[in-house]
Amino acid sequence: MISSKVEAVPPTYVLPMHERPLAPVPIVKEIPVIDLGEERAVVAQQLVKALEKYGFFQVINHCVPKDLMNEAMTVYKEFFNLLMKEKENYAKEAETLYANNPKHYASKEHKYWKEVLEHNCNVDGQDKTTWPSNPPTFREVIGAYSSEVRKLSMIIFDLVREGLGLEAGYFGKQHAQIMCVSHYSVCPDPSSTLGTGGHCDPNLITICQQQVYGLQILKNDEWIGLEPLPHAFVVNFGLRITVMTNGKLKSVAHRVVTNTTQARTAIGTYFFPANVVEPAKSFVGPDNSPLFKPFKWGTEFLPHYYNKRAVYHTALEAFKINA
Ligand SMILES: O=C(O)CCC(=O)C(=O)O
Ligand SMILES: [Fe+2]
Repeated sequence: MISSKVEAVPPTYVLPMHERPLAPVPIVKEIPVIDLGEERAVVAQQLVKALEKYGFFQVINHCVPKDLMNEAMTVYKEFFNLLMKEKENYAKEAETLYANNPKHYASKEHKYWKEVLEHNCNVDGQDKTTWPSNPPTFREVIGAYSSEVRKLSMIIFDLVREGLGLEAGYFGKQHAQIMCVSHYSVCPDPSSTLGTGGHCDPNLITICQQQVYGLQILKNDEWIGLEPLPHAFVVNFGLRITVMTNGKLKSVAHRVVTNTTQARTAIGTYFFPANVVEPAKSFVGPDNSPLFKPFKWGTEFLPHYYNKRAVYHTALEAFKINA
């Protein structure tokens, strides 16, 4: 894939003009930073407001130890610094490991300026045997990190559930968990490339550790930049929230730009709904008929998503009632 010493962008990474991040984008301070140590009822309301207004927020004062965050970042960076030949071996072993996978491409002809390592977590304790064994601390560190982030997801689910007035346990506990780790090396021409193209996430929630600027989110049809705070997590909800709230909360589109000076690693943890999804009962009623029929996320939704992801909410169209 991309060598860190490359002097010009190879043609497959040069995006068509309409997809390039040409206009300068402001980095804004207004995207909410939520202190999970504050009073519970207040935090629950702050989270829901942040989701209504931006679809994104950062959390601080969360349960994941800072040292463990640092160790996880170091381990993943070391992984991406391995020789290409070794990384590519992992692509052969299992579909969900190191990926030079078309699902991460901009199109058949164009690629984004990134490498991705994807792997399952917390599946009956079996999954670790398929994880990379290099760097040698990978399994131990990422095992601990992925469990802590799972705990954080439960805390956020319960707060959002409360803020939305849903019954206890609404989100359940059975979510599939995938680490989706993106690595963006320095790029000689950020104006003609994207690290990740505009998309809404295909899951319920994404909890992402990142240290270097690059993430932009769509607000009122304009891109705005999010400056990550040290040891915070950037959190956003995927398209499942749109179904669950019967369209009240929208999953928000985002993209990643490259830069000329600093490589960037973003440790995304995705949580996917395990079962059938449909609008929650409290979001439908005589004045609010259900917009979506019940459907299976994994087998029915995801194949649509990977065909349509560049057009934001379009993947949900097929599951709309009267569509
Ligand atoms: O690199 C990032 O900050 C986010 C990447 C992303 O949007 C994703 O993996 O869904
Ligand atoms: Fe994303």
